Amino acid sequence: HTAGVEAPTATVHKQDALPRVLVLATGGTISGKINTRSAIGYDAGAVTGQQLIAGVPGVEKLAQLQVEQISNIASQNMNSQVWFKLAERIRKAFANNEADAIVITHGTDTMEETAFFLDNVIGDSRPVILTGAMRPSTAISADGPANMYEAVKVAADPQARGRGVLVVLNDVIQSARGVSKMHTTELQTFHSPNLGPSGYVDPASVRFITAAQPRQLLALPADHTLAQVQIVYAHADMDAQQIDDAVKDGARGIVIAGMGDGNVSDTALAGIERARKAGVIVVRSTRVGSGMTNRNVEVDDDRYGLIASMDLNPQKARILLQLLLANGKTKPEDIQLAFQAGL
Ligand SMILES: NC(=O)CC[C@H](N)C(=O)O
Repeated sequence: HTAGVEAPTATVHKQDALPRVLVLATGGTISGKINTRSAIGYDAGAVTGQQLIAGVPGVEKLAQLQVEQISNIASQNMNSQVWFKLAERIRKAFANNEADAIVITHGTDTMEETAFFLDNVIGDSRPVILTGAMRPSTAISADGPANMYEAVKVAADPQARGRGVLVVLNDVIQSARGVSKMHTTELQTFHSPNLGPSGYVDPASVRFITAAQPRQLLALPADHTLAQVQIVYAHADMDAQQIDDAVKDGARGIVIAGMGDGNVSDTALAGIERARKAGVIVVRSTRVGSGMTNRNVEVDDDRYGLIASMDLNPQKARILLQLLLANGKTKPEDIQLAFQAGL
């Protein structure tokens, strides 16, 4: 030891210098258990968030973790009540400076919907990352631990700030607006067909390849309810039955999962015209899975007062319309502008 020279690394790796990551567990395959690779008949949501963290060696070197169980459900049962619970918990954690970032574990089926909902209502620049798994925790080559590790790594990285809600799985970072589950079983199920990936996690780095996208911040409805918005899936031989039924049911909005560039049959278009006359907001999206749904191409949106979903798939268009209605937006022109605000 040389007098007067301090070891330069002495304070660098102090435990309390690590970012504080709050893990909110909701369930899904990442919490699932079964003994076979096929994962047939497994129970999504059998493992708690706390057990999940225990199975990720080295994660404690990335961040100081605190785990809370918000729900323990397969994400086909995800619903707006859990969304409100998540949103309120995240807002409180940031407002009280309890955490520097949030990681949410979630089933993959509706991960894009939860991510997109939160992206529209959380205005903080601190990272919010969703992750999950395609194989249950007890399967051979379970992907959950690696995904959890990478999610925490991105959450703890200052580059992730100001980018809204992100989804991290299988080495890829994707935006809440762009990401969609596109394969029933593959590990690389998540893609962003219209916006592309935001970045990658590799053993050496967290690497963003895009600039942060613009975002709009919408208010959470105080009564924690969202308007009824139904999705109608278009197909050859399409009639107007489901559209008329949605109007009769009291839907305030209908999202069409249209053919091609958001098209419907002439019969269904007549149903859409009736829906508009009844004051129902109609958004045209597409069942195709990729590509923009553009205004006034084969359907005269101006004439009928329709909204084109642009890059948003039907399930995300539904959430955005629900949030816009909750924020008092009812004019098609205003709703159209809000659909384009995140592009
Ligand atoms: N891979 C998964 O997470 C699918 C399991 C379940 N359907 C869910 O979404 O929670």
